[in-house]
Amino acid sequence: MTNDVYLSIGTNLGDREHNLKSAIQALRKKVTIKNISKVYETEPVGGVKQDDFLNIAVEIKTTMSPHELLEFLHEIEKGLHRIRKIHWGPRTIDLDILFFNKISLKENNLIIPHPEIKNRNFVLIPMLEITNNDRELHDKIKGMLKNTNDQNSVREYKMGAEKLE
Ligand SMILES: Nc1ncnc2c1ncn2[C@@H]1O[C@H](COP(=O)(O)OP(=O)(O)OP(=O)(O)O)[C@@H](O)[C@H]1O
Ligand SMILES: Nc1nc2c(c(=O)[nH]1)N=C(CO)CN2
Repeated sequence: MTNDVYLSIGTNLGDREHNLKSAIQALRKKVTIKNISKVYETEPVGGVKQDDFLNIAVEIKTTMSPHELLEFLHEIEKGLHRIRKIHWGPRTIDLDILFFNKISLKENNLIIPHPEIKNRNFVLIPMLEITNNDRELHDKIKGMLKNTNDQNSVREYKMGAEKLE
């Protein structure tokens, strides 16, 4: 069975453009990329003083289970030398599972949908862009964006030489 999954990717350490590009390349080895949002430069959410992030949302298709996918995402993070870490602190790369089909899951190491979606403009704005094919999800994101308390800025970012596609 092919699963329809949405991911959030963020980076605020080192060469951020290169980190995003490397994460996409690594994903392509095992999953099919259906859609990538624009790149956004975003103020850090969560109270830790740190540099601005680059964020994107990505739609993928995969036959992996949620746990297999989580393991794969952790491998990608390790490959990009992510150092752990201050909670909600700076990172070379962070890959989160936002939605996995329509499932709900609450386990110690995996919660789906990701519980912070509604508190994060840096997730909601790129998600609005790539959910046009799923009216129900698109409307849900629209509602969350309307009601979110997040006041942090999310602005379109022009990539230099490093294009994502
Ligand atoms: N939906 C999810 N996607 C990715 N990781 C998740 C998810 N739900 C729970 N986790 C768990 O969260 C753990 C810590 O993740 P991480 O270090 O990236 O947290 P964080 O990025 O600081 O916070 P956040 O998850 O709020 O963005 C992961 O090892 C993973 O087991
Ligand atoms: N703007 C922004 N803020 C964050 C981000 C992120 O990707 N972008 N990730 C965090 C931890 O997951 C904490 N805060």
